[in-house]
Amino acid sequence: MKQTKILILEDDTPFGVMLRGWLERSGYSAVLCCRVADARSELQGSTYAVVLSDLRLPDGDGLELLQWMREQKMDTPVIVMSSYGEVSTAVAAMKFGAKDFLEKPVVPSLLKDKIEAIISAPVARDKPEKKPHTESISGKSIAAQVMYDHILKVAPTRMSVLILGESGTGKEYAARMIHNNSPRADRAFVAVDCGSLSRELAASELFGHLKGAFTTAIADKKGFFETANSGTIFLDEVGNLSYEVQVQLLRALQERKIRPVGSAQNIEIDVRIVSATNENIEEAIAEGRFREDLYHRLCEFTLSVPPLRERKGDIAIFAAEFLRQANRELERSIKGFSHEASKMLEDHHWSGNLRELRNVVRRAALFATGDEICKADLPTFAPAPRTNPTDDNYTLRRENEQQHIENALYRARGNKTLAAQLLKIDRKTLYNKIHQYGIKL
Ligand SMILES: Nc1ncnc2c1ncn2[C@@H]1O[C@H](COP(=O)(O)OP(=O)(O)OP(=O)(O)O)[C@@H](O)[C@H]1O
Repeated sequence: MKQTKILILEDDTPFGVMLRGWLERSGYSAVLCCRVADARSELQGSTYAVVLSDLRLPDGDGLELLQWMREQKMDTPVIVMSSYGEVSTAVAAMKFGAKDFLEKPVVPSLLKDKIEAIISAPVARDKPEKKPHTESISGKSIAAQVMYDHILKVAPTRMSVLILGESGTGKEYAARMIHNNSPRADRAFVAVDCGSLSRELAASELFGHLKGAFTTAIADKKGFFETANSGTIFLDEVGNLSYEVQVQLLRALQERKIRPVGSAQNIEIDVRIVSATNENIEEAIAEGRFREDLYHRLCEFTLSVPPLRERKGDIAIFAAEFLRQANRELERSIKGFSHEASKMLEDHHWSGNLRELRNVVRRAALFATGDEICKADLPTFAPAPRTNPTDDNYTLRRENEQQHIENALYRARGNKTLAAQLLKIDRKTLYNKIHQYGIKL
């Protein structure tokens, strides 16, 4: 009989190990993760019947995991384990979709009852495997249209795509869109946060390992590449990979083979690579932090995701969608935004992009007392950062500016809209600067 698989997210290792041992002795199969990032990877790679999650973790909290699972359309039930005094947070967790909560110290018999109640509940447990989420909306601005056009052109090919854009602009959404519009749409989409891979374990996370390959390798483990085989792997924050892992990744891409740590056998892989970064990779190459040969493998096609302030026409569309989501999650029924509030949203600089907008709308939806969000429900926004001509770096930036513009135009193959996006300036400014420096097109 297939064992019920349980994922434990707990950073108190002795307690986590004890819990895992107890679950295994009770006939379940259990995997222990100590960080939210590891739990996300596990949930993307395997199907679990139940997640047992602590609330406070070193890299986030249980609520973030719940929110992420919801965004991914994962309906795996979660039992939150909370200490005395955290009960109010546990209640918040229930609002965020947790199935149940259990106070620590955990009483094994009670835990077993809760797990059994969840497993035997007549919910759709035999549904097909989780699908990549598709609850994505599209902007109507010109910058967004250019991006969608590029996505639809590159999606059906095998080309590797490097997505550039500031944090929170929706790079992961763009990556999923590429996957969903590709012939691999019904295969796995595996998102890897390269920034959270530890230097020691990155190779084993990406390529897998055999039992005994190193002290903590207590069982064989599939890596992300094998999990993504015949689908798409999304390497987020790829600029954060250590130099050693860059070498291994390059080899895997060149040979289309991976070798799990501790194995003498290569495994053939067929994986579409989509990667993303919000750092200036060209600068990283110039400083010797990123391999140029790997960069060229990763960016057969460059896709630029514009910052929200350069797609002002989309602010109202996304704000309305985030309000719809917040109403559903928080069980509210706020109808919209007052004229003044809409204007404030439109004028803000949005350095945190769509993520910041979503958080602002959600918070406002929680606090709003009327049936629409008004100015008082919104935070006091800081003024937009200004370029300071007295700043020492300013002159240097000006000197480099012409070269940056020429590089961007070259990378955008002469497409000025795209070049302007890469430079994070608007098109009109780009035209002025092309004229000012006498750049030949
Ligand atoms: N097309 C979309 N439809 C709906 N929501 C979106 C869309 N794009 C982005 N979002 C929202 O914006 C948030 C940030 O998106 P995403 O995680 O894709 O950004 P990112 O650029 O990958 O961020 P980071 O650089 O920090 O990894 C998401 O959690 C989601 O709420």
